[in-house]
Amino acid sequence: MRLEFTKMHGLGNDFVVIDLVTQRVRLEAPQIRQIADRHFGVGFDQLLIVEPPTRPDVDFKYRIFNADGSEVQQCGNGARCFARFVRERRLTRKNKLVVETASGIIELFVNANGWVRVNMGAPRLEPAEIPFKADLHCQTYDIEVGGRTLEIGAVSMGNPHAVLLVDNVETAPVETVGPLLESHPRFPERVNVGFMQVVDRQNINLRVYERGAGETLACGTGACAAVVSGILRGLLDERVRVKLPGGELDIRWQGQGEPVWMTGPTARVFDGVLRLYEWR
Ligand SMILES: N[C@H](CCC[C@H](N)C(=O)O)C(=O)O
Repeated sequence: MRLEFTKMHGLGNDFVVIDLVTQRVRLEAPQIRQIADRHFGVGFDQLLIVEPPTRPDVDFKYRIFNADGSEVQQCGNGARCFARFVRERRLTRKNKLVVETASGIIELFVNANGWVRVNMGAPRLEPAEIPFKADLHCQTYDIEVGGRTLEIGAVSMGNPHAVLLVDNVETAPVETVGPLLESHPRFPERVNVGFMQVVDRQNINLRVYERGAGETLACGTGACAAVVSGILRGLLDERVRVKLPGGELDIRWQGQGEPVWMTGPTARVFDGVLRLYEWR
């Protein structure tokens, strides 16, 4: 079976993007993991699938799978690449796209300079919506991790995020605390873990240990969640430049009930053809 794909990235958070509007294939988790493998496959942090809309008021359906094969609700960097992909694949000529994801509708706006601005929707803060086991919603929560009590913010951008404050992202315990928190029992669907260094009220440095992918060079929903948590803690203004290892994102949030806006670049690396032969 022959499958065309495009390799893209958003600030080094890399994707295989597949058009299932004009192609037909059924990919199961083992095959997704194989394609994700950076030795036995193509290699990606997430697989992005473009499907036809299921509603008349939507342009496309957008599905996301992590490298471990798990399907997830949202991917911010992927949304920007999605917008560029569907236009360059000539599936649409629109500059404004309304896209259906597993966590709701997002709106994508392609700017004249090629950057993409995304309405990521309003953050969800109630523990049950994240989901996170806590009796009530708080700005921060104490959580036992590896024998230590850590203070986290908990935010959903459609996908779950824990946000920790650190003095310096360079020395943050990403490799140790990241995996422990990712699979912490208080996060029944696991969680993405952000390590945020507040530089000033308009600038943060951020590293993210992603659920189902490990540390990535950038995480769009993680940047959104970090800014929301920082604003709720009274540390940030409503417009923040987020510096990640792979580059910078512009994140804006005007407060409770308002959407989070993310603006950033995309990159198209190569087009390829997958022939699904033998799998490990
Ligand atoms: N690992 C995430 C999905 C990808 C998010 C990230 N790549 C982004 O840009 O938002 C999760 O399991 O919820």
